[in-house]
Amino acid sequence: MSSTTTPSTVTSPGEYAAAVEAARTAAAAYYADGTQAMDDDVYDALVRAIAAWEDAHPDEVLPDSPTGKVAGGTATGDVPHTRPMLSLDNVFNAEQLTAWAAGLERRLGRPVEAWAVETKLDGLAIAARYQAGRLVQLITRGNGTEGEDVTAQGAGHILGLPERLARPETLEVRGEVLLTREQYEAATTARVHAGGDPFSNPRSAAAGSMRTKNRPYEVEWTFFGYSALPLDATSPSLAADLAALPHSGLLDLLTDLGVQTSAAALAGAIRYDTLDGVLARIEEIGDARAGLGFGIDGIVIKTDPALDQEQAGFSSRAPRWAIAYKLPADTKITKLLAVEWEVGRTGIIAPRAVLEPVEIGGVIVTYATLHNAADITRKGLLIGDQVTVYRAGDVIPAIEAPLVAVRTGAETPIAIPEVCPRCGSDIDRTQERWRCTLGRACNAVASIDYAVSRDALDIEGLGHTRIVQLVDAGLIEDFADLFTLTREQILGLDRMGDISTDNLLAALETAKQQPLARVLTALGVRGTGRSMSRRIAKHFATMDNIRTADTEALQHVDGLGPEKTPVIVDELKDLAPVIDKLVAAGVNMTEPGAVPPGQEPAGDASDLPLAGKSVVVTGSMTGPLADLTRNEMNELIERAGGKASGSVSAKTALLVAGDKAGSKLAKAESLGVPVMGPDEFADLVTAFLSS
Ligand SMILES: NC(=O)c1ccc[n+]([C@@H]2O[C@H](COP(=O)([O-])OP(=O)(O)OC[C@H]3O[C@@H](n4cnc5c(N)ncnc54)[C@H](O)[C@@H]3O)[C@@H](O)[C@H]2O)c1
Ligand SMILES: [Zn+2]
Repeated sequence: MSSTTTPSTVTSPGEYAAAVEAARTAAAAYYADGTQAMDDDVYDALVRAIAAWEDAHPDEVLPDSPTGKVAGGTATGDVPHTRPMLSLDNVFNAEQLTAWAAGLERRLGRPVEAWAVETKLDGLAIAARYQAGRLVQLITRGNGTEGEDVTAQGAGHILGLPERLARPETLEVRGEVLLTREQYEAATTARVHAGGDPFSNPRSAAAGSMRTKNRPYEVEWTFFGYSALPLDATSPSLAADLAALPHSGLLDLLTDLGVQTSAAALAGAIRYDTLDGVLARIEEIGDARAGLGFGIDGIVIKTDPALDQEQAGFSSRAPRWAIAYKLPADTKITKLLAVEWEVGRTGIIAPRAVLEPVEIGGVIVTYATLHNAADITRKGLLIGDQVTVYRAGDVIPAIEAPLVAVRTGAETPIAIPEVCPRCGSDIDRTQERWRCTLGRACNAVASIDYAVSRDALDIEGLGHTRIVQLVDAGLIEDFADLFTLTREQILGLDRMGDISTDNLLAALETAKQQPLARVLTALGVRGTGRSMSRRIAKHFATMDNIRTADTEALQHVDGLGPEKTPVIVDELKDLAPVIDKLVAAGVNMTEPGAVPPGQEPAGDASDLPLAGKSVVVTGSMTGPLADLTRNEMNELIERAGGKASGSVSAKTALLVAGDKAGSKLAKAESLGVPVMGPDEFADLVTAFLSS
């Protein structure tokens, strides 16, 4: 069901009827049985095309048309709602939001005094009725007027929606029920274990499992409330509060009653006095999206005062006092073409999915991670499957699930290797992530490539082909062997003259002086990267201290917890022969300026120009900083006493903004974070420029 099979324009009555039929089928799958088979973007384009045709041909609108209906007119129910449960209208950018806000203020005849900003949670809307503090009924949105009773499936299994309130109140709480990524994994595993098909994504899993009676597997959901209404027996004082409280106050009231609200979905304020504040918060939510642990498909902006809401009222489909600011979809549907097995530089054997190229969040995705063989089995994937692919922020795209409902029968099983696909050795299957029993030696070239790269030992003139030559000639087995190469050995290589040999020997001499952090990076210890290597080196000051540190001692390093430290200790044992060779060759094993744990620092670190400051770099650097990689910029910041960070927050002390700085600059400005250009920053840290 790629976009090529669905028209985005409708030019004839026949195409119109076909589009209505296609949208109805998709919406029915989406809302009714949780087997989504069409991308949201594709569905939205289809509905826009239908609406455009209807605007031009108002007399030809089919009764089945999804336009203007809650749930596209496909969902039903038999429990009448106290008040309709509606949809939300959409905007897609700041201009549209500003225009919408202006329209609302015109309608009200006064400025909106405050806005409430929440995440648009991607689950299903639920009405939860409480009588005297007890949860008595759960109802889906259905067609907006009548919903379905799902009390038996849901009550007692939804985190954040208690069976008993903190006070014996009678009221209806409304909000979104969703599955966090963790809950989704658990639900899918449980369903597959019970003989069912995997759910295609968290949203459809939340809806599908809520509507399934007598499931052979358990599901746990999460609830975030965003509205509350009186019922017949509601006490007069609570009814008065519900009518008069601003939206933000209503959330506080729900929190007091023990209900989790949209305010708990993301740290930060709900209420904003100006539209600029709203826009900055939208940025912030967009940045935080990938780390939330559950899906959001936008941001909901509402007028905060109750009176505004009352006066603005509703259209037949949506409230006029709220709008959804849509974010680009982070999940798309495409085809799984093949699975490749790759051996990484540490010997890890990882499957990688080859996809029919698909655009997600402005990036064309052609590969996705499939963590390990167990992941493939758990998901029940087949080659040729239509699959949902999830990509958020900088996260590596991952396959979520196959769309079992649209299989054609032509799909084929994925071959799982019996031996290491690179060298034919046995596979160590004791861990979830399989490893070649040769370990690093299986792909020595890859680990040496990494060790000499710019952000590790930075050995100039030692490219990939040269490394392959050296390994093939049996001259080196790991990067430590580089430091004991003789002039004759190097000269003996194909296309290696006197000058390049001397240059390489000089580059190797220089590399011996690299700080410990870079030596540690070069070792490629599993569970650490460049910035973690810097932190470890800084904390322990010498390689000896690192090698004698136990898991306990390692946990004193910021960001190292009990899961990672045993791996690091094991890795350092594994790497002992390489480290010994490095030491013997005279490679530096200390971190300049660092003081071992338990010793008093010699100088005063608070004299450093960036002492204690969190600094973020964005855009491209110019002037004296033009040649520095982002990693080298971070090293510079740390040498000058600062803390390098990747994202702007209220805690950021300084943003270094170069050319083409984008959202980070906008955010820093909205938060009042000081901003500096590359030249000014270079002046500030000039004493630390050469490492
Ligand atoms: N892929 C498909 O086949 C398919 C089919 C039908 C619909 N859809 C998708 O569904 C969407 C439209 O459906 P809709 O009407 O269910 O939802 P909507 O996008 O119109 O939004 C309304 C819903 O948002 C939810 N919501 C989440 N957070 C909220 C908050 N903080 N405050 C208030 N409400 C909040 C509520 O459940 C509410 O019912 C479209 O984006 C469309 O792409 C997809
Ligand atoms: Zn191997």
